[in-house]
Amino acid sequence: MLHIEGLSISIENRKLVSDFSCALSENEVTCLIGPSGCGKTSVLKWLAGILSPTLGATGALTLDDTGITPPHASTTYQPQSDALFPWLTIAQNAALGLEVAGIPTKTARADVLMHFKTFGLAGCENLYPEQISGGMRQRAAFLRTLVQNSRFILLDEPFSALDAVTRLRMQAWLCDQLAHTPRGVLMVTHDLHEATQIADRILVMPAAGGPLAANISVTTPRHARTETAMAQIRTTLKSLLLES
Ligand SMILES: Nc1ncnc2c1ncn2[C@@H]1O[C@H](COP(=O)(O)OP(=O)(O)OP(=O)(O)O)[C@@H](O)[C@H]1O
Repeated sequence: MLHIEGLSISIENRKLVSDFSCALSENEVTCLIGPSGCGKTSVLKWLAGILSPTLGATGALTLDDTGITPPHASTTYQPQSDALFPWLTIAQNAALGLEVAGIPTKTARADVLMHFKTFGLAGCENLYPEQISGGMRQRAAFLRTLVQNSRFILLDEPFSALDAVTRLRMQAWLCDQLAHTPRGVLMVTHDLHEATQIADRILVMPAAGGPLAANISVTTPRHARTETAMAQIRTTLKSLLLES
């Protein structure tokens, strides 16, 4: 279990995030939603240890009751864009996280190549990012993130650049991947439909600092999340977002 306690982030004299606390469970997808600019990405960046030093941040992070300081090997951050390097092949891009973690290039490449078929990337090993579709690039970015085997992954709007159909396919694909290799996921999204389809828990951030506006457990099994079944929770979330 990863606990964030009393996280506050300020920009000069303005509080962006204040008193943000939550617990992330392994095997649970937690979606973080909130109005634009409320600090969702900044929370993820703090957890990843890459928040700009020009922003002041205070707060405690504990992993299984032991205090830790970000960046920590238990978390991997996937930024908003797919962030693949255009001059590297898909295999080289996918292996990059392992190589940065100190795994020799040959071993890292062999590790990622094993997963190309499962990730729907067979045949793309030696292609460059511009030669494959947006959905494939996103899967390559997920491969780079997931092979790092960290207990928690931090996803910043991973599907925002995709068209509607690819987005739905990728959401289903991610749920399948997580069913096979469960991780704790904290995912920022603007899309209420996406949050209610994917999440086990939804955290709603307020517009102007302060504790979470809501922490909602989504108990409907994923296969039973029809429009009708999820209508009530979507209405609640819409009201919370409009209020904030
Ligand atoms: N390094 C920085 N220096 C100054 N201001 C920053 C910095 N990083 C973020 N901000 C400001 O902090 C605010 C919150 O940014 P953040 O990206 O965390 O919000 P968000 O909720 O993820 O936004 P969105 O939903 O629009 O992606 C924004 O107004 C942004 O301009």
